[in-house]
Amino acid sequence: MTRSTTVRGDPPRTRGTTLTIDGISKSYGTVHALDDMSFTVQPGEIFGFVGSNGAGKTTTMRIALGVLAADAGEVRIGEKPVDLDVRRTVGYMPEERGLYPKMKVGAQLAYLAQLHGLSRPDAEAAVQRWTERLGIDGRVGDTVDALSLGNQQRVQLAAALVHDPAVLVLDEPFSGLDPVAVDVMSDVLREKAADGVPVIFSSHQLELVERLCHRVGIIAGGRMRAIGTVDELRARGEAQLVVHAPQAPAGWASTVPGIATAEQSGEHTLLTLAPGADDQAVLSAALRTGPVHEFTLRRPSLTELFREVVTA
Ligand SMILES: Nc1ncnc2c1ncn2[C@@H]1O[C@H](COP(=O)(O)OP(=O)(O)OP(=O)(O)O)[C@@H](O)[C@H]1O
Repeated sequence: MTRSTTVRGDPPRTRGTTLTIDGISKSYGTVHALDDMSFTVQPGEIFGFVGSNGAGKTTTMRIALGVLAADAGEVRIGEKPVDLDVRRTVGYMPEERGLYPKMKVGAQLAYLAQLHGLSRPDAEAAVQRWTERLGIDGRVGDTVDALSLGNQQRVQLAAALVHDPAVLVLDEPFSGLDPVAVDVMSDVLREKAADGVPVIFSSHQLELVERLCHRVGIIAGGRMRAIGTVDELRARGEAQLVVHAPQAPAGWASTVPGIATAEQSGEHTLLTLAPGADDQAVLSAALRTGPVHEFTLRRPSLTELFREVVTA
């Protein structure tokens, strides 16, 4: 798979388990962090979880892993509610990270793999495989605190992967990574998804989310505000048209039906269409002014949608 490959569209149809978040609510004292949060992550699906600071992403992920109890609702992996046994099948990367700084990388990863039930030889083989895959095999004899933050993050991802988890829950796995490490992390998530693992990760890097995820959930104030594939979300946003009609007089678009706003700048006009507007009628109107060199339908980016959703 090439690095620029996008995996948007339908997730691969492989056998695997489903992560279900079903009506979760959570308050910390008087702070209502989550309010009836529900969504599923299908086998083989990469689900991007986005929202402003304090929106409730980390709280959702902690509850999904079972390290934090919900006030209401349930999390299931497959058909089973998350208990201690089910928790062992999840690979989790916590936002605050969770490595022992003074322990050597290799020993620490082997220890974590054994905690998840692997035999010592299997744990050591998994450590070798994942440290090589993540480009940190030369650092297994170093203590974690001797590594750069980005390399510590690679170790943290290895820790989430060494026990061959059935579900991956990653809290801001890309923050602070250099572009090469972003590519390595992206490729690993794609590979795990291709194996049928449901993958959920939170991020503020929306271009990355747009490129990598099959589906995206935008949360604000502890509620899911929009969910769908990136194309579905973009189709819900306001459509804009860029028209390059060099002979069009000022105000040419003001009498065309279905146009909500028109901004003319030199020979170009940026039009916002009202819902259900007929873009072909706009094209005919533009052609009546003379030649049309560009007529482009533009959907909002995920970043623009995000701003729209969280400020609504
Ligand atoms: N232990 C806690 N005690 C009290 N309030 C908390 C605690 N943890 C989180 N909160 C509050 O719950 C809300 C949701 O926080 P959460 O950490 O889940 O958001 P987030 O979307 O992960 O944010 P960020 O993008 O900044 O990591 C916030 O208002 C936060 O201040």
